[in-house]
Amino acid sequence: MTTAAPHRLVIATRESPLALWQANHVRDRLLALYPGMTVELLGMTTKGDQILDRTLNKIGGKGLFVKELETALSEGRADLAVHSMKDVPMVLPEGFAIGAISEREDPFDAFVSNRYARLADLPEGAVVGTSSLRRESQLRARFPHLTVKPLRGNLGTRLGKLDAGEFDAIILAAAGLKRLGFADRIRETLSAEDSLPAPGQGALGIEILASRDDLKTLLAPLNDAATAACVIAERSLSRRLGGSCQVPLGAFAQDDEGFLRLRGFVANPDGTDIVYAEANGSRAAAHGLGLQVADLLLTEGAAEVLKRLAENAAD
Ligand SMILES: NCc1[nH]cc(CCC(=O)O)c1CC(=O)O
Repeated sequence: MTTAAPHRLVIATRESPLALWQANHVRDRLLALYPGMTVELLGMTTKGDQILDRTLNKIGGKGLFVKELETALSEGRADLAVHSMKDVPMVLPEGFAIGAISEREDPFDAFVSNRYARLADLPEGAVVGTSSLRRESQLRARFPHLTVKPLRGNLGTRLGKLDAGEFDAIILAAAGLKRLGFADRIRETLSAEDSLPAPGQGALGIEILASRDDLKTLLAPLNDAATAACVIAERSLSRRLGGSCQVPLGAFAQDDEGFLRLRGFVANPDGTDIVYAEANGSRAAAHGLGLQVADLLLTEGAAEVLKRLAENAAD
């Protein structure tokens, strides 16, 4: 069955400033490609946005930010949902698909501080804000003299808490800061060695109903082949290891003219038993590359780390 391209599209989006920026960005790109089209935003508040008092990791994780948007898709109230790929669960519910992954913004973590120019400059006992187990475990492994404290809320809230003096420094995704015009707050971009990024960090994904062949065709020009291959490799690694917010895990691929280098790590939240692995492969073999690096991690110690994390979670 061939379906004509729709003249009007609705994008479901969360209402945080970053989510709105991302949805508007996709709308602008669609309008540039299809000038006659009408593209509207449907703003929604998700459970993940409402619950700010407990650590997200314990109450259901990433899925809380996308579920309401998926409901809007299945009920026909929206055609597309724009997500940070970092927030998309490793396994999509039946009937949903990622229609396109657009070109990646800066994928690295950023060091933000009003007092210190570099992460390595922080003195003994300095307080660093982050609620990401991935960032925390790497900080504790490399800089055990620092104190890590939880930090939640949207980007503006987090910067506000830093400016109010609650922290000596905070770690945020560079992509979010750049998109919202806060690039000047970045004191240091952390290298992959200092803070290996999360699977999908910096990449936008457009989710659709898997049945919407019309949308797949329409979105194809927004897909960036290099970014998509990197994100596929990163997510396949994470999925193999049961990746969720409860596991301190990083996965980061870089594409050099069709050739991927994928690095991954797993650790305990306190930074002990940190295991790194990496491998190279072609863009076309991205999925298998993710499995390969996951298996290297498992044989080099990640299996024990994950087993212990699962036992502690069950307590
Ligand atoms: N965890 C929330 C989240 N999801 C996506 C981004 C930033 C944008 C991106 O990575 O694409 C952020 C903020 C952060 O981690 O600092």
